[in-house]
Amino acid sequence: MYNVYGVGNSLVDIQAHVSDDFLTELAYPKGGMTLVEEAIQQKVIASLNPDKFSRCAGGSAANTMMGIADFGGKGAYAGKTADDDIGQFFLNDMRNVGIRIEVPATSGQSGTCVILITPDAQRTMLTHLGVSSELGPDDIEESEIVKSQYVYIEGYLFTGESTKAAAMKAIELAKKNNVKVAFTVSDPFLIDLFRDEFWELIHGPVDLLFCNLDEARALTGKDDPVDCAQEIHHHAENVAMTLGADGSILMHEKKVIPIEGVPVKAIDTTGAGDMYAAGILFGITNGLTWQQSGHLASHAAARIVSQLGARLAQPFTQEEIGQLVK
Ligand SMILES: Nc1ncnc2c1ncn2[C@@H]1O[C@H](COP(=O)(O)OP(=O)(O)OP(=O)(O)O)[C@@H](O)[C@H]1O
Ligand SMILES: O=C(O)C[C@@H](O)[C@H](O)C(=O)CO
Repeated sequence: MYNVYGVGNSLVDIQAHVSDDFLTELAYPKGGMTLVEEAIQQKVIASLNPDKFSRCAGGSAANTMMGIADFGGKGAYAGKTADDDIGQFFLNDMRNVGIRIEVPATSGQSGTCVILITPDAQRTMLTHLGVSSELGPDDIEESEIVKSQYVYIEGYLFTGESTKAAAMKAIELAKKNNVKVAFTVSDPFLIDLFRDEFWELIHGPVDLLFCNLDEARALTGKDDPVDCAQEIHHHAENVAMTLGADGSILMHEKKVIPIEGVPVKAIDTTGAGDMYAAGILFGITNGLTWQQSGHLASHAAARIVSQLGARLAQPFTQEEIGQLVK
């Protein structure tokens, strides 16, 4: 019934274009995600013109689920929101495209992510998790997982004990019910913190690993992209390793499947990896080959990069999808 059951931090993105100088002054790692208090977000927002901001539902796994729905797929999602306007905005966005999300809202503040986009289209994220960090194992529904072909877990969930326990519960229930597990490493900083746990997952329950080149290098200690992908593929049945504008590499049945990047004018890279994962997951759960899925993923990710925000302003039509996977 579902292509994918996703688990992630439910966040709403607050985005603004900023200069390199502005970012340098703030001194957060460019291109990365830093967990911050809400007061820090407010300080950053206050130092920018409010007209510059736009709001868009976000969260890594949530973006991927949304992408799957945009392609015409079906999904359910577990992530925690508060009973506030931001939480309602997030839930409406997901439910409007048919994603099932029934985790009870709680009191407190929904999570937000201030995304600063520099002229090179790179995004730097300052995340206040709010109540998204309260997602726990009890929020994971076996009755929905059994209806899914894949469970998709974002690595960001490992930053909190409760969300990590939720991720592990979803993985355990997937394995118990013969549902495949896809995992995205999310950010290189997580590898420093959770290297052994991530390798245990890759070696064990993970059927499909998503990572970018920095993450693959941090995981393997190797440099060459194909060497990195091969090393991970020794442990994981399938690997999808992204290479920014240069495309990606898929590993399946000991084969290296190179996927070309799609040249576009990059506006904002927020959500590129998330949309790429949506293309792969939609493809392989709809009987497409890995090559076809990669092609679809590459086009979808390129479209996200050529616009502002992590959700497609102009989703693909079924005709366009048909053309892309011919
Ligand atoms: N400048 C670009 N032009 C075209 N496609 C791009 C560009 N940047 C990224 N992509 C597409 O998006 C995919 C994912 O990009 P990338 O390797 O940067 O992943 P990521 O670091 O996980 O992305 P992010 O965390 O910013 O969402 C690439 O494999 C490619 O298909
Ligand atoms: O990684 C990105 O580029 C974007 C998302 O994964 C991110 O989690 C987000 O949208 C924050 O809400």
